[in-house]
Amino acid sequence: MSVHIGGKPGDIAERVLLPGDPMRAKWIAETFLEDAVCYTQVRGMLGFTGTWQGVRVSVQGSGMGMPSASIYTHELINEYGVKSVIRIGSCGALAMDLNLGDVIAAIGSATDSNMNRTRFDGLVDYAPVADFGLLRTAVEAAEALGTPIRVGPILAADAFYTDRPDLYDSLADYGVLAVEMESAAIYTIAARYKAKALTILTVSDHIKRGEAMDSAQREQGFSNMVKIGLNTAIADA
Ligand SMILES: O=P(O)(O)O[C@H]1O[C@H](CO)[C@@H](O)[C@H]1O
Ligand SMILES: O=c1cc[nH]c(=O)[nH]1
Repeated sequence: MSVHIGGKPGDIAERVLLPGDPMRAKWIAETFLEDAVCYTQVRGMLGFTGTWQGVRVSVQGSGMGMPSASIYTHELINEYGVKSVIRIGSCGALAMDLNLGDVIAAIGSATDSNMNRTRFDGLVDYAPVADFGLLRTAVEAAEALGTPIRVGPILAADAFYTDRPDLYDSLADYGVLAVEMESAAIYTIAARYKAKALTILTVSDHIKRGEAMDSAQREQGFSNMVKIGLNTAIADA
């Protein structure tokens, strides 16, 4: 057991899908994995291990925001030997040509979080990026499934409800596709501890158009993204 995960050594696969929502983790385990077993319920942040096409895969809730995601990413890699983490999350689109339900792969993640400023004493603006091999595999997996996938940069924000929508406009001018709340921390921690990371997102909101999915769709409406994530996770098995 680690402090925040109840699994024993060996309970967690080397390949982990990381949704923010623990109930999405449960839905994925019950819907897609064979022989899924729940290895943790600590703090209600559910984690399951099963198989996808015969390969062991885990799916672990990581919570909302970078402090929470950092804890799970750190413990998965350092205490359970996890080699690759694929975040599968919801996001708010900034790009006008994105629509609800579209799938994005985040090549890099700008952030307003202070965590990396602290890491580098404010002397370097570290650029958290996806693992190129996972990114390429995800694009190929999406193409094979016939699901369009948009690759580009995103924003990992500390706040869901922003007081600075003007910053979102500026970021959109620089090609930032969407905003979510975990990717920069996951990419940074994976890089630090020599694991691979990728973030795949489904557009659940359009920030500029004021469109939004309901909570049930956010929990159980992301099948296309989940299949891309699972196929990417097992591609090198
Ligand atoms: O749907 P998940 O994976 O939780 O991701 C997004 O949704 C939450 C906010 O509603 C934040 O965690 C954000 O990153
Ligand atoms: O962080 C997030 C996630 C989904 N939708 C948003 O608008 N923001």
